[in-house]
Amino acid sequence: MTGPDSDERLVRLTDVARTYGRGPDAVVAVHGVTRTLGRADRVAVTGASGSGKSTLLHLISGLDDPTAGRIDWPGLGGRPFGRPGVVGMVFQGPSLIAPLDVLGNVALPLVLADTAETEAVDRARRALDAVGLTNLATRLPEELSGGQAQRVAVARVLAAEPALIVADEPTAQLGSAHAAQVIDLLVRAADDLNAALIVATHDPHIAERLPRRWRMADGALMEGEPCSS
Ligand SMILES: Nc1ncnc2c1ncn2[C@@H]1O[C@H](COP(=O)(O)OP(=O)(O)OP(=O)(O)O)[C@@H](O)[C@H]1O
Repeated sequence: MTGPDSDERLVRLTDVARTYGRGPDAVVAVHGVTRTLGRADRVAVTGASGSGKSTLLHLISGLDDPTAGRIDWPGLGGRPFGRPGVVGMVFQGPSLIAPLDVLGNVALPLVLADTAETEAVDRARRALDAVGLTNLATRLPEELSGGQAQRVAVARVLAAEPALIVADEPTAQLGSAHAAQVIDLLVRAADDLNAALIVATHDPHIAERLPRRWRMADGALMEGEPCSS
């Protein structure tokens, strides 16, 4: 295989905690997390509402800082957030830019990263093709279904070719068939890019589509099966 070593450690968390607020009102959202995420990992993070899944993903992507412990990104050349060619993020809700058509949305991170326009458009078209949405390239976001919009968000990640894909409840607003399709596209994107993938989800059926599962419970992280709550 060419390209980076699939065993490469991308993210290393050492006794990480994140507490919101201070004093009696402090909320310990995440604590005692020591874990690495490698390029070959495709991980579902499950757990009840409020168990710390989003906080953990924000820490891993460098969007937030731990209040204790340490996070390193040995395979990513430092903090990834804000570097679309390093981390690609997919969120639960609408994340597309309303006045831009689908192709413009997929190309945007590349254009912002100073990729030549012809190359950005070329990569955006290939990414749309990979998620089966070539025919929607000139549509506006408001003209898309929820499932189509999430597939465009996956195409946007694909076009930027990150080493780490972080998806926070990407299927929460979708029916089961569209949810499965979006997760399968994320896994395929990770495989095609040789990127690590971490997905927070409430849904055990979605978690089962990923080979590895981490479970959050009251801010602690354990390896394990998805809980059904
Ligand atoms: N900005 C914040 N300020 C204060 N508390 C917060 C903040 N963000 C999250 N929390 C609290 O931290 C804990 C973990 O929240 P987090 O959003 O990480 O959980 P989650 O598992 O992703 O939940 P959900 O599945 O409902 O999205 C919760 O108790 C939450 O109320």
